[in-house]
Amino acid sequence: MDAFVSRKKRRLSQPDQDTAHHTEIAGVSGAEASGDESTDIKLAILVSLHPDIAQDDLLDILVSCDGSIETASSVLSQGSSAEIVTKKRPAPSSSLGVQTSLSSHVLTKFGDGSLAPLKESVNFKRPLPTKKGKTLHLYSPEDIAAHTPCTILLNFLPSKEANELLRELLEESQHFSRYEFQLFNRTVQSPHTACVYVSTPEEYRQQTSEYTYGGTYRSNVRQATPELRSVSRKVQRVVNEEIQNRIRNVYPDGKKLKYQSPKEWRPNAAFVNCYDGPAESVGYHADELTYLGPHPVIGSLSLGVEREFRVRRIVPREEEEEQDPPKSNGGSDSVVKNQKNSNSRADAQGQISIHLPHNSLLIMHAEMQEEWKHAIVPAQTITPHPIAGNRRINITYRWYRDTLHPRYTPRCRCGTHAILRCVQQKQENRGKYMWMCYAGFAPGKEGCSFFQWAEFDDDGNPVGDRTHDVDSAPALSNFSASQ
Ligand SMILES: O=C(O)CCC(=O)C(=O)O
Ligand SMILES: [Fe+2]
Repeated sequence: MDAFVSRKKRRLSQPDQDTAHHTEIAGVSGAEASGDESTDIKLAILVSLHPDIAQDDLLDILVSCDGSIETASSVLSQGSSAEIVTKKRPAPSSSLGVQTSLSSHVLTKFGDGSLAPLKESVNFKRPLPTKKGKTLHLYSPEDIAAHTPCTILLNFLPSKEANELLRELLEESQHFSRYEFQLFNRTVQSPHTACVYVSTPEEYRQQTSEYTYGGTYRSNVRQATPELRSVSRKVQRVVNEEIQNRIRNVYPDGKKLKYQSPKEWRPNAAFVNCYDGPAESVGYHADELTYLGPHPVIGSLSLGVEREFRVRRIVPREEEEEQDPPKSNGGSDSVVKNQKNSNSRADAQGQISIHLPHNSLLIMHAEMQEEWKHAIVPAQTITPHPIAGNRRINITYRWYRDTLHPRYTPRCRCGTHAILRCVQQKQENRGKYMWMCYAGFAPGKEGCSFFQWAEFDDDGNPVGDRTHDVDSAPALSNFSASQ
């Protein structure tokens, strides 16, 4: 879990408008706002209601709340309640598109190798079949693989094993806590609870005193439980198969992406999230790259209540302007123009909704974190799960890279660890990586204006790798290896 509702606290000498801290915020359902106002007007209303929050951030919240001002506003004030009903699949609101099969003719190969891929059908970076301001619901694994940077495997574990893992983590969830971040002089809490799991007591020490998250050390770290470890072995095998399928069938020339690691994916940390009831959520964000490095792959297992995972591609400024030239009145007033551009960018290609049922494994592929944002949106309704009740448990298995151990990553002037981000919006720098200070967003800390471009070799290892100069640091151990 990483970043979230965000606000731009400061504009430093940052090369990208999208580099501000993203922080989770409580998401709740409410009555849908009238769909009549344009997003511009809705955004203007939100800006007037929440003048101290940056427009891009307000827009992210508005988009994740399906354009409902009421929901977005209650998310921002962290109040309100949502309904729980027993209903098979919530009918999307009239403004949403539902597509049960976009590509019944597309065959995509999955972990079990049962389907033959059609390379031409899964076209990397082709225009999305979504519309500006709309949400397209995709249900079939083939459509999800073809139109998003993800693949999904349904009924991933034998059902007994999935249920045992769910029970184990529900029990664990009593120890979960909310992540805290600083919003000016207010400390705000994440809208769901979470905990990080590692293999050994030494790793517990490292996770609480060396690795940082959002500019601060973690306080909520636990040792991986037996089910979590044994399932990680299966996740590792299938994720590696899917990475190879993706490379063969989707990426240009059948080659891994530049900066993507060519090595076997070996998870050594798991973030476990608990969403208790329909109001709990996580806002649009991209996961922090600091220890995962460029183009990371993440295996995400869902258990309990089915919830909606939304993704939207980040549209760089110039690309959006080409697709949708500004109207003639957009040029004179820079505030209006910026608002319009930022607004168009966030929903220029609409959102895609992927429904994550109990026991599904979603793989976020290497192109995801740099080019897309994702969210678990507040639900209008949920169907209680026989074991979990109203709760959803999510495990994201991650591979912290040895070469990005905190003892090798830059420190900023204020003494904390800089974080790694990728420029997403500004066309001329898009895809470049940078180290920057994040401490200003951690409660009780002052940040600085530290900024440094980050350089990597083709395999995603820092250039001028300092690992050889330092005593061999104990890296985090792979879950499977430590069993
Ligand atoms: O709950 C999920 O499926 C997503 C969680 C997430 O985005 C994260 O942990 O970074
Ligand atoms: Fe995430």
